[in-house]
Amino acid sequence: MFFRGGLVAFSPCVRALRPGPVAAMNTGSFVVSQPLNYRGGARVEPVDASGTEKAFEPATGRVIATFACSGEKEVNLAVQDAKAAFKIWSQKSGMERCRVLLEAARIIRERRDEIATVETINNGKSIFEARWDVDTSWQCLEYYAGLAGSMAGEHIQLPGGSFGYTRREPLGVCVGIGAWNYPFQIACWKSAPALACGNAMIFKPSPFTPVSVLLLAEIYTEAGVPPGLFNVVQGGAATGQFLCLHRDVAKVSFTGSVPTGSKIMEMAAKGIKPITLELGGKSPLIIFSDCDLENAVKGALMANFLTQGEVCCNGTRVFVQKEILEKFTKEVVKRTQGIKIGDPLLEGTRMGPLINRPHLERVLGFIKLAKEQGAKVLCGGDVYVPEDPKLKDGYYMRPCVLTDCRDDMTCVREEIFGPVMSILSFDTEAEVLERANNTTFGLAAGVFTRDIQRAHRVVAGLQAGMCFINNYNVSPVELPFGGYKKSGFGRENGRVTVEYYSQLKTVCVEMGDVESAF
Ligand SMILES: NC(=O)c1ccc[n+]([C@@H]2O[C@H](COP(=O)([O-])OP(=O)(O)OC[C@H]3O[C@@H](n4cnc5c(N)ncnc54)[C@H](O)[C@@H]3O)[C@@H](O)[C@H]2O)c1
Ligand SMILES: CCCCC=O
Repeated sequence: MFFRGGLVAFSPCVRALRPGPVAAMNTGSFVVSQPLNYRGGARVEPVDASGTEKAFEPATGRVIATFACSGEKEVNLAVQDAKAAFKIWSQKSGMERCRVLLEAARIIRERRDEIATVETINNGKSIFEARWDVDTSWQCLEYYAGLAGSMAGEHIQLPGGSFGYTRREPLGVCVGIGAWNYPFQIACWKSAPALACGNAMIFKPSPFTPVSVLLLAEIYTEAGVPPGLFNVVQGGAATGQFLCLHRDVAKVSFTGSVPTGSKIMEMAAKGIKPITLELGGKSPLIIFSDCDLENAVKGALMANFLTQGEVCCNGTRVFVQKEILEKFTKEVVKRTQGIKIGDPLLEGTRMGPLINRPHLERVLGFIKLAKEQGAKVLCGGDVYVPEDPKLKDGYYMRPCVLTDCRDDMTCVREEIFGPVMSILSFDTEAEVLERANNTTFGLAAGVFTRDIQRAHRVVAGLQAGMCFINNYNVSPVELPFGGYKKSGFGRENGRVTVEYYSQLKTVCVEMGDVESAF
């Protein structure tokens, strides 16, 4: 059920936003007055602070929350609580953990519209998309719930009746640090495998989007995790550093930019901590002339304009084979111009505002530079002011298609993280493969062709962790997601992620006498 334009009308939402006045969940009136930290199974104000932050509603430019950034003492308390919860949770059987995660997934499904609405208000993405994010979130919990019961070691027969076995054990207190583009989904993609493996987690969302992860924390508690198993601390870089450098934190899983990822790696090196880095990208999408054009055009829009283009794996370098360049470009421009921009809570909206004013200006700056470097703007690329007066201070722009692009242009080399598609033309498969790989990033890549041999050959040659054939930006939780090169390492989702949240203990058992050298 989706609602807008009024007071919260269904019980799960009222429960989530208590105590305090019932919050209006429409554009222009939502405010958060409850504490945004979560520790020991309840919302708390941090005991110390390293400054304050404001969170905005991008659709209107309003402040929806002012909160303290957690200081070192608060981080210590969160770690302490997580350690206590870990002692209980790590002793549970996989099936016991499975049941709790399944219950949490059920509650997320039940509260889908409420969570999606909060996400839309704080992030700006359309409600249509936010619901997809909630779906991949509960699916992730269900997936790892399913794996929890079957995590096991091996038994290895040794000479003379002796044997060895391995135990798959959790790591301890894990830290998750998130970006602002998929706040709820990122928290689920990190916490679900962490908890399924028997760990505790402290999550720090981006200070731009602090709100929706609190719903997840409350849901885990309601589902039955021990108090302290999933804690939330709010803040920016300073709070993140306290977490990464804490001696009792066993692992850090980070989603964000390459420069921050590099800092996380340095901090983790000090404590010899394993990390997962989900970083940025500048991914290629290759459209061969034998493709199904209709699908290729749809794929190019999916690869560029979800969440206002603020998606790490976007295929922003669109290489189109010369024979179909004109036809493809014409159709892409027509459809891009048809994207409905506006109030992200309206059902018909497909593009909302960007995350904040500085980011909007940064994206517009990339387009200005692209023009100066010789690119041609075929559509969009300018500020959009919706007719509704309450949206006049929002951070909207028209989605942009650039042509006449060259590989050396800034718009083709750097991650813009906004709704800007750069179209490039190519002649041959060998040429496009070399150009597609000519980047320091390696998060994702896509190929559209009807030639099945070519599709697999090209994908095998692409230096990217997540490759799509004849589609783009679908994210089934059963498939591992993560990058090559500067886009990071480690994976989220899929069976392999169990390896990133657990460790193997080998036990060697002697059944005879000790054969001593002394
Ligand atoms: N690969 C992926 O799965 C994925 C997913 C989403 C976003 N991203 C990338 O994230 C970037 C956009 O997100 P962003 O602007 O929030 O990134 P960011 O690197 O600025 O911030 C990410 C997180 O790191 C925290 N942080 C900042 N400095 C820190 C420090 N010194 N120590 C510890 N924590 C610190 C921030 O507060 C935030 O929570 C883009 O590059 C995008 O491609 C990647
Ligand atoms: C498709 C979801 C990946 C998130 C990256 O920004």
